[in-house]
Amino acid sequence: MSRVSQPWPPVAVEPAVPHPKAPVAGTELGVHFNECFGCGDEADAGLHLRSTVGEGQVVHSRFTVTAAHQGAPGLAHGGLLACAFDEALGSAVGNLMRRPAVTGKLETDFRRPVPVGSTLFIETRLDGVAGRKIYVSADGHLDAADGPIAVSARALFIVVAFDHFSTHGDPEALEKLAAQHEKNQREREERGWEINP
Ligand SMILES: CCCCCCCCCCCCCC(=O)SCCNC(=O)CCNC(=O)[C@H](O)C(C)(C)COP(=O)(O)OP(=O)(O)OC[C@H]1O[C@@H](n2cnc3c(N)ncnc32)[C@H](O)[C@@H]1OP(=O)(O)O
Repeated sequence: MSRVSQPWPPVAVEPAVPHPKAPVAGTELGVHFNECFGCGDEADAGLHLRSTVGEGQVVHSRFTVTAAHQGAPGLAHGGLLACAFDEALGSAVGNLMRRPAVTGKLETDFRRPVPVGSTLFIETRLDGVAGRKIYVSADGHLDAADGPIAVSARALFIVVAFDHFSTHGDPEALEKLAAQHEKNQREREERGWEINP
């Protein structure tokens, strides 16, 4: 079967310019919501994905596949890997662009099996913006940042108003999310003081 895919981004785009207050290269991105299946500390069987800002418009994320993530015995479930990419790509959009956005479309290309116990190193790039549409893509490398590519993904995120979350989501959880965001900001500022006293 041919792996030839459609041009990406599929429409004419402007360069994706990170927000002036976007975290700088080397910044560890905190958990955006403790109960998030992708990154949250309180999601016991979750992915516990962790991300760091890279040079340029890149975010590096990683997560280790556990027995809770299996599809076939000993192998990660494909849908769960798609979830890891949704989280990694969404984290790049949210943190670099600092605009509220949701996944409109997510496409995954599974190239190699991902065994339990392996760590996926996901490198996400911002590919361009067309109005409210933000295009991003990523490669997931097996067991090292330069390991073989096991999964690739491309996604379209759509910028939404904040009331998308208050109308459709859980207002109490949104308050927790705001508190988490403030905590992350505070911790980053404190780390900044340690580096540049
Ligand atoms: C500092 C802060 C840090 C924060 C960190 C956060 C980390 C987060 C990590 C978590 C990450 C997890 C993240 C998650 O899991 S997000 C959860 C999964 N996603 C959703 O639940 C989204 C559900 N969908 C919707 O709410 C609506 O459909 C949206 C809002 C997406 C659009 O409805 P809306 O009525 O508003 O807009 P529109 O329909 O006029 O569309 C607008 C434009 O977009 C184009 N379009 C739309 N869909 C598609 C499509 N499928 N393919 C191609 N194109 C599509 C459309 O043609 C149009 O183009 P144009 O006509 O303008 O050219």
